[in-house]
Amino acid sequence: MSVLVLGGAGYIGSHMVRRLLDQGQDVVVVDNLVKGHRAAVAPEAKFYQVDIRDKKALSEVFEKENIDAVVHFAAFSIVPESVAEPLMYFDNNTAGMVTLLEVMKDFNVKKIVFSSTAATYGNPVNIPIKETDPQNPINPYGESKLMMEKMMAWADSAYDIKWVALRYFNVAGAIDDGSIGEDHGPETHLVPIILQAAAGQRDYIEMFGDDYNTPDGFNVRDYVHVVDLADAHILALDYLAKGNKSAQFNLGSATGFSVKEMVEAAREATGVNIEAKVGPRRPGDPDILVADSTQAREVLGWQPKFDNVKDIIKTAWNWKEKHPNGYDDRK
Ligand SMILES: NC(=O)c1ccc[n+]([C@@H]2O[C@H](COP(=O)([O-])OP(=O)(O)OC[C@H]3O[C@@H](n4cnc5c(N)ncnc54)[C@H](O)[C@@H]3O)[C@@H](O)[C@H]2O)c1
Ligand SMILES: O=c1ccn([C@@H]2O[C@H](COP(=O)(O)OP(=O)(O)O[C@H]3O[C@H](CO)[C@@H](O)[C@H](O)[C@H]3O)[C@@H](O)[C@H]2O)c(=O)[nH]1
Repeated sequence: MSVLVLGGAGYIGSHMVRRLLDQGQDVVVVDNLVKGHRAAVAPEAKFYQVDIRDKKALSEVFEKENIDAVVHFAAFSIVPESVAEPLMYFDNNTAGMVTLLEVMKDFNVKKIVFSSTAATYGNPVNIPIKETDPQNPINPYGESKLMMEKMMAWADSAYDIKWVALRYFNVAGAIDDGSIGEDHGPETHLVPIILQAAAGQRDYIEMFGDDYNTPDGFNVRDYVHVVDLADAHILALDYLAKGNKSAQFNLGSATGFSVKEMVEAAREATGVNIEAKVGPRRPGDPDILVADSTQAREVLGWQPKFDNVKDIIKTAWNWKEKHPNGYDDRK
């Protein structure tokens, strides 16, 4: 039996593929390579270049492979892009989930672990955020993911498809050998952008807004290491394999860092005096997102190994130093 990783050529998915292979699992990857990189997929995994909205092509993968469970990373995930192009997000993310659940139903595959997000909470009512807190997204990306969570819940009622939604906070870092890492095109994520400045590929990092309702005025986020995150997916698959009920878990560290603090941590991690300037706010950004991950720790037994952002940034810097131009260096 194989685990099917949708979006396995992307940043987080490629780390998940490596962790599954480490565990001795058979792995099948589906990715349309619109954002991902073929070179990010470990050669031991089977690869299909397929769009999950293509029902015929996706069904062929399920026909050929003996799929036991699905891990679903395949989505668009850039907050400001979703504000500008909401329908693109509802098409790729939300409509993509309709096709996927239909095919799972057709092939009697009953387990799915899903990449959800802190963006489903919108501007949170409590910090740290608990899974039971209200979900009122303030951007189309978060809305598309909340709709996907709800679709899985109804598919559970009707077809007994069991799911775990993992609501990630901000994912960063890279595998310790630096062989794969974060390379989004275009890059919009804070840590790789700060490291582009550290590597001399941009003159400075622009910090978006210094007038947020936070202690230093800069946006606060909760950063979680990508390998710790992948480990939570392994635990979620075990949880479903044991016949447990569908559930959702926050994945973060319970500690928030402002954009300014992240720049300072990156200066320490890299030894480079990275230049930073204050710019205007970016649309769709909540003030603070920090997770209460008690449920993931208690129910799944999740024990993240990284507990400070400097160490997380060091692993991202290791990847950056080895691959200054990301996967372009691997073609
Ligand atoms: N990076 C973060 O901080 C973060 C935080 C919360 C949630 N997430 C979620 O985690 C998942 C992975 O994020 P990432 O940073 O690795 O993104 P990514 O863009 O690197 O990976 C997504 C992968 O999915 C593929 N894909 C997208 N649409 C597809 C489709 N219709 N059919 C087939 N393949 C498709 C892309 O080509 C890409 O390889 C996303 O669902 C995202 O919403 C990410
Ligand atoms: O050049 C930059 C880039 C980002 N930021 C700020 O850095 C923080 C983090 O931004 P970014 O790395 O783009 O992540 P988010 O927009 O917080 O979104 C990430 O984290 C969310 C969960 O919190 C996920 O849902 C998304 O998929 C993922 O992209 C935000 O406050 C941004 O305003 C800057 O100040 N300058």
